[in-house]
Amino acid sequence: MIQINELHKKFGKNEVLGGVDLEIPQGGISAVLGPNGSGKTTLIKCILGMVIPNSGSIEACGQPTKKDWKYRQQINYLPQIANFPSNLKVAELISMIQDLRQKPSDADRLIALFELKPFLDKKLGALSGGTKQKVNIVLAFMFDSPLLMLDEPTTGLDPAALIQLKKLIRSEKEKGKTILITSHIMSFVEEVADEIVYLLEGNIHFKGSLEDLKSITLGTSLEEAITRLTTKEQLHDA
Ligand SMILES: Nc1ncnc2c1ncn2[C@@H]1O[C@H](COP(=O)(O)OP(=O)(O)OP(=O)(O)O)[C@@H](O)[C@H]1O
Repeated sequence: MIQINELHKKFGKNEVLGGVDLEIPQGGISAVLGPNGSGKTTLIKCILGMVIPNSGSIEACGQPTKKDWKYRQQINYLPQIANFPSNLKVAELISMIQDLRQKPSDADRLIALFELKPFLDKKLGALSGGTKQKVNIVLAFMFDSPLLMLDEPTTGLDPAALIQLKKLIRSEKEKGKTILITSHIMSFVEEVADEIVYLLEGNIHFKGSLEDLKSITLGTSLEEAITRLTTKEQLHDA
């Protein structure tokens, strides 16, 4: 579903991706983890064509991303920070995105799921952080696309909304979708992810199942395993 070879990205002198090779197979949930600033969002934006790499190649949904932007129609994206005009009303934003995508949309079901009906007539600028995130989740899930990329999807969500999000992610997986998630919430990752990709210092430091990660690091939880993975000596001791 995604094939990345020798991907390099620098911002000025800051080398963020230093030759990343990564293959994400079709179907299932991969979590891209790593410390703050390790390049998770940059990697996702490279796949989306929102950040132009210095070198390397990316194929997504069977197409090289360099040649043609049309592959993006097969991707649903939840950005870490969505910047929509604050004077736009929720209903206006949803219908604007529906008009732009020109695809059948599942918005009504998602609006009900996240109890957003009372907010449809409210301006985005007047919403709480968590409610804004629920709107962004509706936008990210309302079209039927084979690849979903979710950058910090749990940000600001209350427990009830978090349960709905997890259900939604699992039901998309059951439909055979490929889902790429970044998150710092290890309990969430542990519950939903099939595969862990750990980015450190511009490269993939680990890729494999949660069980493999725990057995390599002797970590009993994902949180502990990730902490040990970051401390190289402990990994060698393990
Ligand atoms: N447009 C940009 N211009 C300059 N530097 C950038 C730009 N975007 C990202 N960076 C830098 O690239 C590095 C990686 O940022 P990125 O947002 O990809 O990290 P991240 O792993 O997603 O971090 P976090 O966990 O904090 O969200 C950081 O040092 C950041 O400052």
